[in-house]
Amino acid sequence: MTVPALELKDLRKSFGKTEIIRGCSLAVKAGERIAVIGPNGAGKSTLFNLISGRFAPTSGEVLLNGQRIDGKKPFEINRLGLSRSFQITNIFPKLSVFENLRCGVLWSLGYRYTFLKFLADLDDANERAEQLMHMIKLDRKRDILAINLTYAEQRALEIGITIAGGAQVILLDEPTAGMSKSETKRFIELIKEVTIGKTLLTVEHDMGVVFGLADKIAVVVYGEILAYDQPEAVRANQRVQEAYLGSHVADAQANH
Ligand SMILES: Nc1ncnc2c1ncn2[C@@H]1O[C@H](COP(=O)(O)OP(=O)(O)OP(=O)(O)O)[C@@H](O)[C@H]1O
Repeated sequence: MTVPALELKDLRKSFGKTEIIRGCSLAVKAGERIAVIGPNGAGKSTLFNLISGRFAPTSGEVLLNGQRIDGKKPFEINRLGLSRSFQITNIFPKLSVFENLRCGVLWSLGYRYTFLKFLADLDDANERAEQLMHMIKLDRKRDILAINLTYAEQRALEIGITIAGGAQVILLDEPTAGMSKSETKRFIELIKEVTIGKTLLTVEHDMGVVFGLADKIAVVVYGEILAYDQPEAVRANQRVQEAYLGSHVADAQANH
């Protein structure tokens, strides 16, 4: 049996006396695209914070390619091959597109590198930054300061920075939040392109995005995973419909 790219085992997190994540188990195969959905306050962001190392779980395990990562620091987890972008844009506004990407590449090379090795790697980093710029379709904006990009371009840049280090597992928190419908559509295609062959988890509210992007959907309700299955099966799941999805699906269908 192949080892899952990412696995949660009976994961729990309490804040004070309140248990917010209440025993989540999930196995994501390498290359799968997963959308994590659920009502406000269900625990989706907390789950991402547990996976990416921002919070340590109260109990349970997180495994990346079979290796325990729970309790490790975010940068350690990043260097093991898991990269996360945030709801809030995480770019350097006063640096150009190219410089932002190069920073992402250099940062991912990390402190293990001596200064001399760092200098030797600059050419590689430049080349990688050029590649990334092409992938996120911002070649023509190479020397524009990030602050002067459109919102959608900034989000694309952020995805470029997120994948800069070559992580194989990518977490995106509401990547299309705040975008217009047409921007969203283009952006989903971009996300699909730049994550080919990678394992992707997204937190998402927009059902159009969810059904356009995900191989599988994990439905989080009140800190538990109510369902984890292919989109059509989740759509048809009675418990999910009752607890959450019904009105969203109706909305999404009405909009198509
Ligand atoms: N650091 C914290 N301390 C205390 N409570 C927290 C903390 N972080 C999150 N919570 C609580 O945990 C619950 C789940 O929050 P979380 O942000 O994970 O939900 P969510 O599903 O991501 O919601 P949304 O869709 O609104 O972003 C909420 O009740 C929130 O108030």
